[in-house]
Amino acid sequence: MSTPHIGANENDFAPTVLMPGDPLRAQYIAENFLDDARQVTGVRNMFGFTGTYKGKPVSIMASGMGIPSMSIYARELIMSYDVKNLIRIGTCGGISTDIKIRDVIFAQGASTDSNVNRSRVRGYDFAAIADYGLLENGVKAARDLGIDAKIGNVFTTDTFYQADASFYQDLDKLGIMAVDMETAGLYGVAAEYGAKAMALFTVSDHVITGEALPAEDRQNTFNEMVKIALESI
Ligand SMILES: O=P(O)(O)O[C@H]1O[C@H](CO)[C@@H](O)[C@H]1O
Ligand SMILES: O=c1cc[nH]c(=O)[nH]1
Repeated sequence: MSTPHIGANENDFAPTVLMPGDPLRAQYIAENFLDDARQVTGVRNMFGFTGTYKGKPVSIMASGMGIPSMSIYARELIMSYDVKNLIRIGTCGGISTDIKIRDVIFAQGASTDSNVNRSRVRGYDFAAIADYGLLENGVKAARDLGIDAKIGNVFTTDTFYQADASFYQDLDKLGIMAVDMETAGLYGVAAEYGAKAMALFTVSDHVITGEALPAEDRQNTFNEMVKIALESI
């Protein structure tokens, strides 16, 4: 059995899949956090792995960048591999002045400049929100690990390089904490196909101040978020 974009066999995926954007991060997590990890797909080098964490089965599957890529993988995981819980573990750009590099953010909701969710509700707005149970478990795991995570609205954009950076000031005024490129699409797909989804991020840069995480700090900071996600399962 396979789909156009996933070459795994039936039952190769665990009910919970963690989804970083980057396939090499998926491999890194499988190699460094899971027991008995095995690669289950590698179509287009979009790697997926399944193993266990503290005895519980879990999969890691990359999403690629942007809503279209995430939506393809999320839909195929839900509809063809019976995945129930999709947890995005990504990087994001901080917007709010309260948000600092290295912070961990939970996307309670995701606004977007994409039309995908409106197209799901005949042109009206759709509130793209995290599954409350996954969010609660994630926040609890962060607190248990002593990590002061922020929780709120993020903005999922189709445009990494905004032509007019003052747009971020408008988002800041609306209390939007950070920008990414997949979450609103993931929440829409999960709602459409009856799965649960939640996203958390490490702040890798700040789109207003221009501050960025030094390359040597990236892996350690990313590890905190992975630990939160795995402990929350
Ligand atoms: O680190 P990932 O999960 O890829 O997330 C962020 O990084 C990419 C842009 O550099 C986009 O995919 C954005 O959402
Ligand atoms: O989507 C993203 C992720 C990190 N930083 C950004 O500016 N945008």
